[in-house]
Amino acid sequence: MAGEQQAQRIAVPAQEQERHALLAEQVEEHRFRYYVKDQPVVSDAEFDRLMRELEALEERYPQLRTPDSPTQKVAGPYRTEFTSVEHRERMLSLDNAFDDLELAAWSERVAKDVGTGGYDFLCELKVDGLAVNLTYEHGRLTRAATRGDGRTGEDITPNVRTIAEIPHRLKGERIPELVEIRGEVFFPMEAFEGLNARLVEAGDKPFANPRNAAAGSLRQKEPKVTATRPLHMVVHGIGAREGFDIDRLSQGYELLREWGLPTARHNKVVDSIDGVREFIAYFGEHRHSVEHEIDGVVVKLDEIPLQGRLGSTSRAPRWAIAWKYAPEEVNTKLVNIRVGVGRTGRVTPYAQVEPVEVAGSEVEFATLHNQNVVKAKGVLIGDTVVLRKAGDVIPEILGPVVDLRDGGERPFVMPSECPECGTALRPMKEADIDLRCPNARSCPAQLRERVAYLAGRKCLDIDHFGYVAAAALTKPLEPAEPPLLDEGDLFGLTVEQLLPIRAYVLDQDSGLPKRDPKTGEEKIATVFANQQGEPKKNALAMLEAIAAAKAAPLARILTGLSIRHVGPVAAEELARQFRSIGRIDEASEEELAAADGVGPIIAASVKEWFAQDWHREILRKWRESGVRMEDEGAGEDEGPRPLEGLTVVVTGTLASHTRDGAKEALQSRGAKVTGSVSKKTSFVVVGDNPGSKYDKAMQLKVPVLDEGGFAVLLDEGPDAAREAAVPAEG
Ligand SMILES: NC(=O)c1ccc[n+]([C@@H]2O[C@H](COP(=O)([O-])OP(=O)(O)OC[C@H]3O[C@@H](n4cnc5c(N)ncnc54)[C@H](O)[C@@H]3O)[C@@H](O)[C@H]2O)c1
Ligand SMILES: [Zn+2]
Repeated sequence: MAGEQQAQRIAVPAQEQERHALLAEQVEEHRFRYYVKDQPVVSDAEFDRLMRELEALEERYPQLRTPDSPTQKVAGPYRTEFTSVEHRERMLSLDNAFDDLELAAWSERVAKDVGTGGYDFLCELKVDGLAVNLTYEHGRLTRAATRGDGRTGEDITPNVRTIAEIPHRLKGERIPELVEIRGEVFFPMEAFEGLNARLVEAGDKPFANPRNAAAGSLRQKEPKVTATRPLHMVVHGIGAREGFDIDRLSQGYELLREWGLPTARHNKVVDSIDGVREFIAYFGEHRHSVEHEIDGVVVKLDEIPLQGRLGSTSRAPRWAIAWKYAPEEVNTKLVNIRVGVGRTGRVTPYAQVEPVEVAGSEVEFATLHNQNVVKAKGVLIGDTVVLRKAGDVIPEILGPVVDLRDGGERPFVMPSECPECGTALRPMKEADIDLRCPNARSCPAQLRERVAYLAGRKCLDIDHFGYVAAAALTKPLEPAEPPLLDEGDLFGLTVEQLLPIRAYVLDQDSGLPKRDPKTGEEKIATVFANQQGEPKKNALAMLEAIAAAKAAPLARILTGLSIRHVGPVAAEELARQFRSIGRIDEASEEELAAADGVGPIIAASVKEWFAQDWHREILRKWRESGVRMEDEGAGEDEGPRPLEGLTVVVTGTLASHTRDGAKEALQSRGAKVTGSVSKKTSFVVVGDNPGSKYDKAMQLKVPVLDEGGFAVLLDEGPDAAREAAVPAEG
């Protein structure tokens, strides 16, 4: 208080006063665009920054904190085309905490007013939608309204009635005379792209993100339109009520659930602020496993009498606080839509945006999947767009901010020729949406991607051989002729070939040259030699690693061939069952298709691959360089396969074998080893701490072998093992 009085005496410098007025005006303008037009032009994070700056100014100069400052109001009031209705009890906003200090400060303020301990916190997820107030009188939904300025909202009753989850009539016992239910209406992320696609198709404006789609869909003049939108609601509060009493909000929610209202599933009552921290941390980690999008956590005092004692400011209750997670959405400019060519020739558009920081990293590119997706999103080159980066997922463009268009934007046109080799693009099959560059062998983009993949983790895992090396070896600036015209010469690379190479330093995400942050120039490097023209250490290590990769297991070699549909899993099956490249080549399509985990699509694709001369040439060169291309036991006559036809599951820890060792021992005798127990399982081998697979085996009456039984199976075969099985069959 003393501080405040002192602050009061500081006159507000003219500049600060102007800044305050400007911020207040901007905040009002953004609120109008957000709450009335459902078309905000800045991100929530940007809006929150403006609010914070306003609050900070008012903290310094309390005389600026007048009742009509935006910091003192929920929003509005706005005149809209909806009838306005008064809420029986005010609908407030929430104060925010952006870090642990602010959370602690809130809990200390609470403690100061109502004491420490002896009360509980109710933790709820913060859904990002729009708030509604549902009035039920004698169990009937008589009115639904938006929040508005907190006292007066818009009457949207017919629209809300179209939301399937919201009961028109409460069911169950002890239905009160009156209750106001507060909740959030939201639009599911999965349905968002489809909605924008339909809007664009019909010539209407697309929405920038799902929250605006929720608000825009609900605030339709025609409730019929609202009815076509997949809106949902989750309850997060109780307003005025008559005819029932509750001591705790959590208890109130129980009642609401019994009455048929869509209450939240993840609420949790905890008895300390540390419990709150745990809840916040947990959902920070599991943000994307919740059935709807969340942007934070709302912490409330659970005890209703204590809520009353703490009361509210003109804008927000003192008994609650909203913890905001780091924003996943930012606004940025869509600078260009480029196309990239993948390993299998697939040509995909991707967005290049003005670099922005989101979810802890700088983003410059976002996926757009294919030309239909670009159209469906309704984005134009030059648009301000909402970019979303959810956790580790590749960034995506949600939608355009249509209100910021100035007419200079242009639609994306899918090129008809490969951007890297000029070959005419076409779909490989009639029904394909994707276009491909058919120049598989020497399209520099495809070759670079294939070589990088071949050297990468899923295949040969060659140290010091990354994307930059792949680019340098396949399309250097110098010499004119690249050392690799295809992957055939990989194992024959020499240090003499590496030394003269100068190449662009490419960025893996975009396939574009990286730029020097200072000069902005494209980076070019002598990739493998130092200034004296001697080989760099890394280059020598890379050559050594290439030589070592000659002994790679067959499955990795197979994966590295980039045969369509043959990823690491299919390659593993092929390797296990055929054991050498030669045998795979010799096998008929039917034989391949009949193999476990292979099937007709992969079989056809393998045959197609082997039918290309340049592919066979790769194999010939590799063989000549000493690449093994077969697994142990391939050349020998097959030994007896006493366990042929059996399917075995291994679970728990065995003393005699590692998990892989046990698998190998079974497979070399002809058994199939799988990961889950079913009626078809012949045996379950059980070590220590077996877990649920053991229970499943018992339940399905599958014979279970312990360590001793396992030895019997390996040495004496299935009949003897069945005798030794734990629950004898039947
Ligand atoms: N981008 C823009 O131009 C713009 C403009 C205005 C507001 N906004 C955004 O809107 C928000 C501010 O508006 P606000 O006043 O609604 O504040 P708020 O979103 O920070 O918090 C209050 C609201 O949270 C909602 N909520 C969700 N889950 C809840 C729960 N479990 N319990 C209680 N309430 C819950 C309620 O609707 C409540 O009204 C901010 O995120 C702000 O960035 C953005
Ligand atoms: Zn090409």
